[in-house]
Amino acid sequence: MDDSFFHSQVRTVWWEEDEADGRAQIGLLDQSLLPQQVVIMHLQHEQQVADAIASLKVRGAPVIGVTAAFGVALAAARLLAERQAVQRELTLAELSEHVHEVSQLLCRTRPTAVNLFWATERMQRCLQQVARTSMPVQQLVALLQEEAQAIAAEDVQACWQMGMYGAELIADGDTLLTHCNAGALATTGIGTALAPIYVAARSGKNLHVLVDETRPVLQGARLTAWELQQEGIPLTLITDNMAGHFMRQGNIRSIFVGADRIAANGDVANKIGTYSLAVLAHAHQIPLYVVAPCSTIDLSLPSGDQIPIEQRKPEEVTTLYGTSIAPAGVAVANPAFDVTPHPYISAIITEKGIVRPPYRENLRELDTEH
Ligand SMILES: CSC[C@@H](O)[C@@H](O)C(=O)COP(=O)(O)O
Repeated sequence: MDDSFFHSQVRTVWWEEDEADGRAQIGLLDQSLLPQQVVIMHLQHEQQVADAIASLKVRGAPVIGVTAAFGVALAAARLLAERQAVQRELTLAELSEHVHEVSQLLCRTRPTAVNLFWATERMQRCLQQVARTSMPVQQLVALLQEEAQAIAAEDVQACWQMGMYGAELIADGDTLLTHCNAGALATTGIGTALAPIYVAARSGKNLHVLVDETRPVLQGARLTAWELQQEGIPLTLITDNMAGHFMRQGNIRSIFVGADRIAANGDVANKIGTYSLAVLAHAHQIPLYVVAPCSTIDLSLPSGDQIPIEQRKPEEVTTLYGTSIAPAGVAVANPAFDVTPHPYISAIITEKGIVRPPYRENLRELDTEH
């Protein structure tokens, strides 16, 4: 990323070494504490990485994938260091088994964002490919780290490209609406749904963004509002149930959202509430754009009906910042995502271009293999 693009220094996750002993670790911005506190965590064990993903300390499909890739590389480096400390050899078979087990551990954290599965599979594939060359295990561990760094770098690049393509759909003076957080905090770059907004704003277009607060975990209020404010993009925070009111008033030009998984027919799983927005947008003839990298496309699933929807704990609904807001013992549903059927989606903006219906054919034409 061009360092001068962002006014703030939003960094979500990165590879680093412990200052004291040079041990490999992952630096991570704890998003669960934003915007009140900006706290950086340093993770040295794969279990900490899995916990950080499960507890939304790092969240958003692309950066979940990058974090998982770093987690696999970290686990490999940790195992090698442990063996070296006791002067015991690490065999290729042991390394492969460990990488496989850690991938499974990470994949159990959140079922909907396909980037998690995509990234861990890519890490395992990388190991299998180089293992055939009978390279020393130490070098294989270093290559895993390089692969994770490559995944992060590709994410940065993809965000730029989505931003450039998407900005073409934004005109000077537009008011746009977004849901959840699909910005820099959800990626290692400038975001997905927010990337076109950043690129359009930097090119001199005057914009206004309506930000859904996004109950129950408030990614809109806590993260998107913070991120846009840091970047000086004019915004108005609204509660989720206000969106229809503003659409009816004719205030919204278009809607930009991210995605956690896109099925082969173009159905999109994204943060709960996206489907309601899409139906409302359709009724008001407002275009709804989904912005996502190819790593979010899952051509193995024919439709959104097969996308696993994460069910999260009831406390996210019954409490706000630890304070109970509902009667004790009340029954609660908490699906973290919903599926928007493809007829409600005006276009899917990827790093390879803007995809329009018919999605089944046009998504297949994108080369989604990496
Ligand atoms: C570029 S992020 C795309 C999606 O991951 C985003 O819209 C979203 O739904 C995030 O959900 P979250 O539960 O915060 O991980």
